[in-house]
Formats: sequence, structure tokens, C-alpha cells
Amino acid sequence: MTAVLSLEHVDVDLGRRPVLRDVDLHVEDRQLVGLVGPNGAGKTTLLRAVLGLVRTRQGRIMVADRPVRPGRSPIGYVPQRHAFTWDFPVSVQDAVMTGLARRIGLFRRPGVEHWRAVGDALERVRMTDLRRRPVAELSGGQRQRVLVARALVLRPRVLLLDEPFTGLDMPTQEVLGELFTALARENAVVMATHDLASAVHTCDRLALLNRTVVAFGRPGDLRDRRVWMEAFGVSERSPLLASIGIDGGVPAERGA
Ligand SMILES: Nc1ncnc2c1ncn2[C@@H]1O[C@H](COP(=O)(O)OP(=O)(O)OP(=O)(O)O)[C@@H](O)[C@H]1O
Repeated sequence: MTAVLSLEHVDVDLGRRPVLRDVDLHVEDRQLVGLVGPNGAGKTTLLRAVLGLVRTRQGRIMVADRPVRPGRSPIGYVPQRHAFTWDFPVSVQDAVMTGLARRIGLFRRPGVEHWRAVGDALERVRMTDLRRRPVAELSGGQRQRVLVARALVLRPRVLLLDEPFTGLDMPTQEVLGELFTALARENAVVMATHDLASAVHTCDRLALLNRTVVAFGRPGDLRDRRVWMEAFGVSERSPLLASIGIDGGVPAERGA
């Protein structure tokens, strides 16, 4: 199968400092890929490079067989929840409609087809019943769903999620993980996360990033503790290894 998102030999510098080096990553349709690595590994920079928001020094990024173009490639981006203003007096459906603002254009009102796209997106994240509720009244998990719906209104081929589990309790993480699994039946999904247990449990593939892709594979195949130690810069006594079942156990996972 061909990749819907591919990065080949990608280098990115920020402020003249090397941040990403020789990154290779290939994501197929209907794959849920977890992008994991320590603080400063370059996860956000990689997502921003895929969005065309930072310049690559060299290498190639292709989305749906075309070089990435900022704002034009079929990519849905779900920012971290704190990056969105939640105390603004708008309803769930209006917040989701902002995902179409660029397409609708300045000073034009949304048409029937735009409201249909909003309705479809809300249905996919199971928020139809709450569509008229002010966003200020939503829980963290519901807010995450609104942001996902806002990305889905553009009907992207690739969905990028930036730290979707941060600050959410385990039951909410589990329900969201199921949602992302369902979305990955129709889209390629790339999720940057610090939540290793959820990533191992939810994702089809993991990319271990530390300035470059240290390892890529099914969670169940990434059992060599040395690659985790190298990617995260931890010792073999680190609780990180135990938390993902590498320490003697076998990680539970989806789709092994
Ligand atoms: N605008 C910038 N100018 C220079 N360096 C930057 C800039 N933005 C980020 N960096 C550096 O690039 C590196 C990668 O940062 P990035 O935010 O991509 O990592 P991350 O894996 O997302 O980290 P975290 O998990 O902490 O969010 C860090 O060393 C950071 O200090």
C-alpha cells in the first residue's frame, strides 16, 4: 500500500539550530501512528513541517502524492486544547464551523453544504446532541472532540493530533482512544503524545522520535529496550520501560 503521508530525508533547522535530521516516516491510509519522544524531541516541529508552517532545510514531504502546500494540502490539524479560546461565547456547532472559515471566505454566511459538513463532523465525534451547547460549558474530553470535528469539516486525508490526551483522566483517554481508532478506519491519523501507555494501547504503529526517527513499527514489535532507552535518553531502570510493559512484560496493543 502507498503512503498518504511521507517524509523523506527531512531536515529542519529553527533559529539556525538543527532540530530534525534525516527524518523518514511513511503513514498509510487507515493507520493510526503515535509520534512519541521526550521533551524537545521535535514532535511539534515535525507536525508543523507537515503543515508546511516551517521550512525544511532538505528532504521531501508529500501528502496524497503531492508536495505539501500550507493551507491547501488535505490535512486536518487538531491543536492542543489550551491553544483554543474556550471562554468565547460560541456554541459547539459554531466552533466547528470556524474550521471552514477560510473556505467560506470573509463576510459570507455559511451555506447548506457547510452546515451539512459541520453536522457530519459532529456525528463522527458523537457530539450531535451537544451541538447548541456553549463551548465554555464542555468538559476536557468534549472540548477535544470539538477540536477534532473542527479539523474533520475539511474532510482531510490526514489528521494530525497534538497531545490529545494531556490533562484528561484515564476513562476519557480510553473513550477518545476508541474515537481515534474509529477515525483511523477512514483517515490516516498521526498523534503526537507523551502518554505512552495510551499510545501503545491505541496506535497501529509507533514512531520513536528524538530529532530523527529512532524506531518505527507495531507497538508489539518494539520490544527492544535499547531503542526506547536511546529515544528517551533513560536508563534501563527507568519506570518508563515498566509503564509500557517492556520491563519483562509484553505491551498490550491493538492490531498486533
Ligand atoms: N522557534 C524556535 N526557534 C529555535 N528553536 C526552537 C523553536 N521552536 C522550538 N525550538 C527547539 O526545537 C526543539 C524541538 O522542539 P519541539 O517543540 O518540536 O519538541 P517537542 O518534541 O514537541 O517537545 P515537547 O514534548 O516538550 O512539546 C527544542 O529544542 C526547542 O527548544
